Amino acid sequence: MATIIDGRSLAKTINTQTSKRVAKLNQQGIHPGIAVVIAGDDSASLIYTRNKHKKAMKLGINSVLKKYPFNVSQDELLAEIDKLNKDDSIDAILVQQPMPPQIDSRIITNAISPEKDVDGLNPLNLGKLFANQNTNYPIACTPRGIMRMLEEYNVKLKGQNVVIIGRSILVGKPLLALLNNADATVTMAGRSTTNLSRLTQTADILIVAAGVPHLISAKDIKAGATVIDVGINRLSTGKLTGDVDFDSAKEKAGLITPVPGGVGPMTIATLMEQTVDLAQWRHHG
Ligand SMILES: Nc1nc(=O)c2c([nH]1)NC[C@@H]1CN(c3ccc(C(=O)N[C@@H](CCC(=O)O)C(=O)O)cc3)C=[N+]21
Repeated sequence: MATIIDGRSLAKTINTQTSKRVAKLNQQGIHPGIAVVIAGDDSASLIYTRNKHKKAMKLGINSVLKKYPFNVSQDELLAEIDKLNKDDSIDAILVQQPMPPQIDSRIITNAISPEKDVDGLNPLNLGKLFANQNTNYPIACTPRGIMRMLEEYNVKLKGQNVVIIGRSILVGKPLLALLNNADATVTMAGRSTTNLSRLTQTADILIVAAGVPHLISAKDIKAGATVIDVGINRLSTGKLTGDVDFDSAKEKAGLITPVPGGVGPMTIATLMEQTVDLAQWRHHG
């Protein structure tokens, strides 16, 4: 029976620190602000947007939502980003993924000022991450939150076999860099990986960000492994479930994250923390 990683409790600890930092900055006349741009109504994005807005308000962070219809043009989004880049009350800009098909997400992320790029997706920030630079720059919130969980639960990384399922720029790629920088042996798997189960059974740490409900169950896991479930799938019953069959996997894993209550709350907490980081860096360097 695995130890269950309590993402809610760890997120609460981080949020408490964040609200104290906000109060301190307020005394210096600095009021951290985040803008979320969303086009269309992807369900995971809507859950995220709602939770994020509630949390920001609770921590004293100004939060503005810029909602656009699914058929918004790329130029309209670029104009919005330009405005937010120049807006002194905004420290952090996040454009919800996935973007509609008429939008080239690479052009959008290139347009976000690197100093306000709270998702860490601008090539300048991603490049710093891959170069393992030790300066201040934003890192994708879900990967940063996962690293924090691994650290908190004393999961050894050096020399360990890590398998990441999912190659997205928001999760898989930044995680690859973070874990590689931590001297882990990282394998990136995806949709086209042959014999996925054989590979996942070699993982000391298995990170699943595939967007496929219950892709992974006990038979795919090495006994005692750490299993991190990044999936967030809304079933037709309304229930939220991950990419891992938690009930079977928890019997075989050593450490495991639940959905909900695992990676999700950590993503939000890290987003808030990093919004305050950006405000601090922008005003104090
Ligand atoms: N640019 C961008 N950055 C993102 O980080 C990003 C994104 N786009 N698009 C959508 C996905 C999805 N995502 C979630 C984060 C937290 C919860 C979350 O709070 N989950 C709670 C449960 C929520 C509930 O039950 O309503 C939990 O797992 O416990 C959900 C989803 C961030 N994403």
